[in-house]
Amino acid sequence: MASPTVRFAPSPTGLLHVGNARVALINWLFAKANGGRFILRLDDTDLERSKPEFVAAIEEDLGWLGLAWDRKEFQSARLDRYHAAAERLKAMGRLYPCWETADELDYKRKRQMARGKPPVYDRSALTLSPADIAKLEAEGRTPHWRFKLDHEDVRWDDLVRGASHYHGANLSDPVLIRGDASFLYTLPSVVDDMEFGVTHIVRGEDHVTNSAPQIQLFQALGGVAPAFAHLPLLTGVGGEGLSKRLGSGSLRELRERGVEAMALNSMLAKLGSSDAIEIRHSLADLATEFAWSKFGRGTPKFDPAELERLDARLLHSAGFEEVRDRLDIPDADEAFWLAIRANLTQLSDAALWWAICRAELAPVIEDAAFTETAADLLPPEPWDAGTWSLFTEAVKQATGAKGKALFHPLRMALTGRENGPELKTLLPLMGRARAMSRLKGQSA
Ligand SMILES: Nc1ncnc2c1ncn2[C@@H]1O[C@H](COP(=O)(O)OP(=O)(O)OP(=O)(O)O)[C@@H](O)[C@H]1O
Repeated sequence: MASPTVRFAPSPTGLLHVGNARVALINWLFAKANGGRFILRLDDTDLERSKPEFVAAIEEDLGWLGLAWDRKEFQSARLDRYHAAAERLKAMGRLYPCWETADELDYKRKRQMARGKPPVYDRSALTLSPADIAKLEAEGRTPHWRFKLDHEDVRWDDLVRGASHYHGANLSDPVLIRGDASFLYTLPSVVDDMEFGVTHIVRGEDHVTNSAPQIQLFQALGGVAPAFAHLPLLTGVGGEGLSKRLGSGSLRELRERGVEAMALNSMLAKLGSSDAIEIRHSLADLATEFAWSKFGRGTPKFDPAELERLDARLLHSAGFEEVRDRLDIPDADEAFWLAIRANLTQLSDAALWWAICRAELAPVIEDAAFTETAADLLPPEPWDAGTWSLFTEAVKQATGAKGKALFHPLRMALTGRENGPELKTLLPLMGRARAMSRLKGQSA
């Protein structure tokens, strides 16, 4: 395949949620699996609801997921392009003014439905005489503008939904420009896709009904429509919808909770596909497994409990290099990481185990005589994974303690905690001097 160009096009009107992230990720994986380019396009033509802080949040969230973009564009900076395209359409007779109010349109729709007819716009604006128009203008009305669809079958082979088609006659001519002269989504999106050389439009199926009008717009403007892939929308476990405006399942919240980005990526890349959801440690691994044929039309559900399980699995199998830069423990080494990773629920918990292995800790002494005796039995260094069993065997011989009576007071004195990584791995990390002090009841 020639290398594709795709775009992820959120409106900066709220925080990205996991559904948005799935679309962004699938665009990215498809592009990278085929040597292509990923464009971030901010659909910020709604000046009232678009906010710079949401632009920053979108960039931060995509950065967190590792979805680097090759190009970034703001629609608000391209209004002249959309106006130029609108003028061309007007000149061709494909964009026409309409004066109906929202109430009038609503009334028309209800009447059509009452008569068992589909609520398709009747194009009555096209029958207005110049005198009618002058009268409407004199009333102070400003027109909205509709794209005149060709009444023919529009077909495309959707990469997810398969052969798809809409007949132009069954659709209302879409409004491209509102009465206040602002652009709706449809035209700017087509103008940008043409100018940026987008080859594949990969988006949620909430946009599927935009496709037929957009295909006709590409053609009217002298372009060729890209390929389409419409992914089913992700819902919550109970089937509830997600919305940027509601802030549901926001990426920011997951990030702040300490979720690992690759756990989320591993889940979102495979949800709703025929592949099992398993941990992958890099986006490159996910990209090699990417294929459109794996995606189905069923509604994928986002289960936070599943993400939690994946997150733990990811941490427990992560290599040191994968986490080193994010551990925030400058002296941490591989031995430390391998010793503690199985005990983490979040990466930030590593700091606690670092303190236990290498920083000062107040021991918890349950039986001072017992632990003091044990201190004197610590073998000489160098220590390795065999030291713990040599040591505990010696304590057992000297005191007669075994089982919980042997291990519990030693663990409490050495780590100050009931549970944790195996002491055979922790003990060499602590070192003899620290272990000795703690067994003797001194902070060390
Ligand atoms: N629940 C969802 N699952 C999968 N994709 C989604 C979901 N919601 C939106 N998308 C997709 O995310 C991309 C960005 O869309 P957009 O910015 O319109 O987000 P949105 O969540 O629909 O926003 P809003 O809640 O503001 O309408 C689009 O491709 C859209 O189809």
